[in-house]
Amino acid sequence: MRSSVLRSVKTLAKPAGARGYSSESVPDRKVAVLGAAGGIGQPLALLMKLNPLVSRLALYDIANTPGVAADVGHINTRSEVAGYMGNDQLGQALEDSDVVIIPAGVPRKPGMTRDDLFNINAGIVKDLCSAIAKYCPNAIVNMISNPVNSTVPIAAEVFKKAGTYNEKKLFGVTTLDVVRAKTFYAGKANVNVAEVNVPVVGGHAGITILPLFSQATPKANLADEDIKALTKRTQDGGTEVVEAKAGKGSATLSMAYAGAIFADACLKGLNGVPDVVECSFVQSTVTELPFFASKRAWKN
Ligand SMILES: NC(=O)c1ccc[n+]([C@@H]2O[C@H](COP(=O)([O-])OP(=O)(O)OC[C@H]3O[C@@H](n4cnc5c(N)ncnc54)[C@H](O)[C@@H]3O)[C@@H](O)[C@H]2O)c1
Ligand SMILES: O=C(O)C[C@H](O)C(=O)O
Repeated sequence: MRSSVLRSVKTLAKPAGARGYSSESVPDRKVAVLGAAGGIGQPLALLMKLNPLVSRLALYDIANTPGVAADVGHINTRSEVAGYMGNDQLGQALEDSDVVIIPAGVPRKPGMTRDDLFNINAGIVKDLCSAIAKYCPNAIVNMISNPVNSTVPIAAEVFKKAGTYNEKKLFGVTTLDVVRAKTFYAGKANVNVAEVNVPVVGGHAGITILPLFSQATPKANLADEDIKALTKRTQDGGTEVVEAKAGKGSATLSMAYAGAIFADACLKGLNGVPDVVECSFVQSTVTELPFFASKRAWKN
C-alpha cells in the first residue's frame, strides 16, 4: 500500500468567518453523541466535554441521558451540555450539529463476531441516519456502531435515498485499530509510544484490519514473526477485550479515547486546520471495494 493514499479531513473546512469565527476565538461547533448513555457514550461524552473546540454538546439516547448530561454538564469547560431522550427529542438533539458521533447499538459477547450484531444494529443505524438526513444533513458522521464494515454502507444508502449523501462527510471510525497498532508496536519496538505512527487500512473486522507495520515510524528492525504477531494481535484486539470482559461488553474506554481523537480531527478539519490526517473507513477507489479504510489526500 502506497503512503500517498491519504485522506485528510482538512478538505472539509468551511470558510473562516462562518459561525462566529475570528482570529481570537474558535468557531461555534455543535457535536451530538447518539448512544450517549452507553459504555462508549458516557466516557466519550466526558472527552468531548473536555474538548475546547466544542461549544455545544448534545447527548442523545433512548434512556438515561438526563443523568449523564447533568453529570457531564457540571464540568467547567467551554461547551453547553444538553441531554435528549427518546425519539421525540432526536430532532432537537441533531439540529445544527456539525459532527454526529454514533456509538448506539449492541456490543459483542464472547463467541460472537461483529457480523452477529448486524440484525439489531443495522436497524438502529438506519433510523438514526434517516433523522440525520432530516435534521442536520450537512453534519460529518462518525460511525462507531458495529459491524462498521456494514453500518457505513447502510448509512451511505440512507443518505443517498434522502438526497443528502456526501462521501466526504461519512466516516467509519477505525481509530481504535490505529491506537492498538501504535500501542503494540511501541511495546515490541521499544520506542516512545507518543512518537509512533502506524497506518491501518482495510476494514474493521478480523483479517480485514490491515496494520501496515512496514510503514510504521519510528522505524524498527522487527523480525517477520514479530510483525506477524503484532498484526494478529491488532486484528484480534476487539476479541481480546470482549473475552477479558467475559460477557460485559466490548471495548468502551479505549474506544471512547479513539472516538474522541477522530472527532477532534474532524473538528480541526472543519475549522481549517491544515494537515489533519487520520485513517478511517470511507468510500474509496483505492481497491475494487466500495469502502476501504485508508488515509487519503483529498483534492477538491
Ligand atoms: N468502531 C469501533 O472500533 C468500536 C469499538 C467498540 C465498540 N464498538 C461498537 O459500538 C457499539 C456500542 O458499544 P457500547 O459498548 O457502547 O454498547 P452499550 O450497550 O454499552 O451502549 C449502547 C448504547 O446505545 C443505546 N441505544 C440503543 N439503541 C439506540 C437508539 N436507537 N438510539 C440511540 N441510542 C441507542 C443504548 O441505550 C446504550 O446506551 C457496539 O455496536 C459496539 O460493537 C465499535
Ligand atoms: O470487537 C468489538 O466487538 C468491538 C470493537 O469493534 C473493537 O474493535 O473493540
